[in-house]
Amino acid sequence: MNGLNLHEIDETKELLLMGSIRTNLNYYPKCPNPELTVGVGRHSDVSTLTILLQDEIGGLFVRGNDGDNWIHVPPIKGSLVINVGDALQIISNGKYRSVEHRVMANGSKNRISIPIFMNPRLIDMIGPFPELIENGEKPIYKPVLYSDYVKHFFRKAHDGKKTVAFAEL
Ligand SMILES: O=C(O)CCC(=O)C(=O)O
Ligand SMILES: [Fe+2]
Repeated sequence: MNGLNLHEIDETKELLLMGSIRTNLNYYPKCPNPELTVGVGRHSDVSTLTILLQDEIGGLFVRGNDGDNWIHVPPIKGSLVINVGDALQIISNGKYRSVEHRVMANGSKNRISIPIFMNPRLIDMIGPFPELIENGEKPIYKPVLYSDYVKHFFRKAHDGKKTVAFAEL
């Protein structure tokens, strides 16, 4: 994390990066008309990092950097998908950007995925790391209580990357 002016990850930072870990088990039943349904709507995760194991069916798409294109993330046997989440975007003051993604249902096969979300703890305040601000950088996010951030995310339907605006200055 040298790009963040960080030379060591002490216990406080470790707790912010991965003080709370949650695993989900996602099951997407096959759907005869996948174009008429939503597997998971477009969103970014509230985590710092998400480590995702997906089976061989496919259907996960990430949003390309240049706007409107959706890129399929093909399942590769024995590999994991690592996604940057909103909490890392906030604490890195925008240097790491959370990835917008969505899942499309499959017309003929059931799908399973297992994401492991690494998160700050609900009691943590998250904001740009002090080292970045000491370095003269202008903060673009304000400190927010992580539980408030998560509540804000779950209060509404998935809406792309809009949640992160909750922490903008
Ligand atoms: O099923 C997937 O590949 C991704 C699921 C997901 O985006 C999530 O659980 O946040
Ligand atoms: Fe996700």
